[in-house]
Amino acid sequence: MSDKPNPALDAAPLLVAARGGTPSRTPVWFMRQAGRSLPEYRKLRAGTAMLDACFDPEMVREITMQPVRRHDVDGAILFSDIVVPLKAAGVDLDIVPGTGPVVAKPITTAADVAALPELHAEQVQPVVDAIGLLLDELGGVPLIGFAGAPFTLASYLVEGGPSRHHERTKALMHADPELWHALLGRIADITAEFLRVQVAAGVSAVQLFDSWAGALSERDYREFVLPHSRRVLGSVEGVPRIHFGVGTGELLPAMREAGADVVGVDWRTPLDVAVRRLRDAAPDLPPPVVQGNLDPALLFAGLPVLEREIDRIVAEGRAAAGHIFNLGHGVLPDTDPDVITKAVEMVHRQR
Ligand SMILES: Cc1c2[nH]c(c1CCC(=O)O)Cc1[nH]c(c(CCC(=O)O)c1C)Cc1[nH]c(c(CCC(=O)O)c1C)Cc1[nH]c(c(C)c1CCC(=O)O)C2
Repeated sequence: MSDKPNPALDAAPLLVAARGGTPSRTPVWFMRQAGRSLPEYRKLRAGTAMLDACFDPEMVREITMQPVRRHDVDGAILFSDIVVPLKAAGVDLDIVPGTGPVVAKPITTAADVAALPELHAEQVQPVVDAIGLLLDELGGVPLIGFAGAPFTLASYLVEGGPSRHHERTKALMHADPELWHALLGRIADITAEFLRVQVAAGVSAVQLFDSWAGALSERDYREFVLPHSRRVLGSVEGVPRIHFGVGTGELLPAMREAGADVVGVDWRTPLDVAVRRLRDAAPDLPPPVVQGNLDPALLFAGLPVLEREIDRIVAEGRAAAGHIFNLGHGVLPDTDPDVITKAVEMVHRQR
């Protein structure tokens, strides 16, 4: 936990909603708000590789702040990437523009798994330094830390890069469950340490991205993934834990069971339906808190459509104990930043 208590954060709408309380306004932030849709981001990043930017505290501070200044969002997401802790630990990988993370030597054998390094806190000191700079600047806006969940990181490590079908990953999972669990255990250690470091440095909430978990059946998710995500989320203390994946309508209760305080929902499942599923699956737990779920493509559909969709989503979100407005996945690179600002205004106009 930070050594700098900040009473302004106690009433921050995002944190109030995350605890299931009644915020002063519907909190809103956008996944991938820090990044390619902003001209000031492109200008700052020109000539600097993505991963170099992630290890430069001053750049991380500036890029994290850009959408906060522009859009009046209720949360800042740390500018980083899910592969940062792997890179920091010594895994040979890069982020290729237009492609995503590419791993030099994909993992296939027990020896590869055994060779996966541990993450030591000092290897992500630039991230800690960036968080320190941000806490000074953000005031009452909560900083959200994040990490990639074991399954999503395993997919990049096993496939060697982005994958549509995750076939090598699923093959390994089913053909050699022992090796699979060993691999996810190692990744979970790295992820848990990365989140621990961010919480110790003072972030107010964390989001665990299991972006590609929606590729799995619920049965496989429960057997091969949930125990590892649960260990990661269970290791986070003192801040709300948001857990998100794409296409996870069938997995929402299981992802909550993994230890989420806030369940992220993509645009395919209406929020009131998501809330009902979560409630029905766990009638003894407190009513669920959700985050989502505007289709990022609808930021291209014109303001009247946008306003109608935002009204609908806010209304459906009232079924939950708390609702953090967000997209159902990240901001698309060609999105007009002024439309994002307008969307934030539209959410804030609602009560
Ligand atoms: C799967 C995943 C990745 N990275 C991330 C995820 C999970 C979220 C999701 O499901 O979208 C998480 C992520 N990546 C980035 C952030 C920063 C904070 C934010 O949300 O604004 C966050 C939270 C910056 C980034 N991460 C990346 C960029 C683009 C790099 C650039 O600007 O050159 C940014 C701003 C690169 C990246 N990194 C990754 C991809 C698929 C890409 C895009 C590749 C491309 O199309 O260029 C892996």
